[in-house]
Amino acid sequence: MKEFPPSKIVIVSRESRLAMWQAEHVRDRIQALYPQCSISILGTTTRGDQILDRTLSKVGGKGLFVKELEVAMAEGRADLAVHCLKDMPMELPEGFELAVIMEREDPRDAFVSNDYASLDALPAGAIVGTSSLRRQAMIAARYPHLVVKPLRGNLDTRLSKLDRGDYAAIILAVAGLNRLGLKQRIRFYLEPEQSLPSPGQGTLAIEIPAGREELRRFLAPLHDEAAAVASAAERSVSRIFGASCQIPLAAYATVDGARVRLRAMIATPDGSRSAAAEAEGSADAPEALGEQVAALLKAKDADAILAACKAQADAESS
Ligand SMILES: NCc1[nH]cc(CCC(=O)O)c1CC(=O)O
Repeated sequence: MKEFPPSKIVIVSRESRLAMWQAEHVRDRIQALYPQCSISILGTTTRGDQILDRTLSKVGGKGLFVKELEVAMAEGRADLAVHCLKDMPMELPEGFELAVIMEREDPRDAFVSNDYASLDALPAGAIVGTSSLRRQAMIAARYPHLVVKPLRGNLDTRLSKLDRGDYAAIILAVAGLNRLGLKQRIRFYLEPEQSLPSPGQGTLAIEIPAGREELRRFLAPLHDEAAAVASAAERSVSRIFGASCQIPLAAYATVDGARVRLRAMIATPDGSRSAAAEAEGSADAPEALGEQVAALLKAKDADAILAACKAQADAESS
């Protein structure tokens, strides 16, 4: 058994401004709980950051950003890593676990533009930037007169591409903009009814090496049960559809005491086909609720939508 509470904690982080903000946020939260603890942040550049010009899903998917952080933890150079839950694969590699799901921030998508007030205000042919298939499908379905173009890079890069005129507007997560003090860039908030969020959107999670019970206990005050229940329900839907970057999938749960309402949507990237479903259940069994909503989606022909997704993806990569 290691000492409790630990006298020293190392947080490993990617060096992007958002990742650093998140690491510093967790550092400050831990420091407030344990004033005696010495907490440092170890910066690292991941392979995911180095290959931004290629489609992420083609070079290893969501896990890519995480790997080097896990290596640092496995080698004992760090105790924990902070992640956007949205970017985390459904199954963690053996030897790691998500010990903490933090309180959810704003889960909505944001419309950002210098010239237009909302998606509704964009003229035909206007270029909207997003690399999220979910957002792409939503725009294609609701605004067929707009043109969606890929948008990659960290938040500051994406905003500078907007500012230099490559796009009429871009769609980003509200949470990321808020964290970086960029709230004033938001022209319009897309409500869940307009743009159903991604599983885990707006939620931070803390990953630790599995089996470090003393560390888990140490971090427990940062855990938020309502956020954990919501994300368990949302991620259960993704797990069932084998979520990868290739499938536009939305799942958004709200928790009201002991009740959970889960809404989910699956679509083809071109927005031509989609299925939506929702159900309510007990906060004691969020995964079962996710399975129930996934079954409702399947009853609405989600498997055919999945097959159409795969066909569209194959056509694009060939
Ligand atoms: N895919 C990138 C990503 N992962 C998490 C966030 C935002 C913060 C969050 O949802 O926790 C973003 C940026 C975005 O989607 O605009």
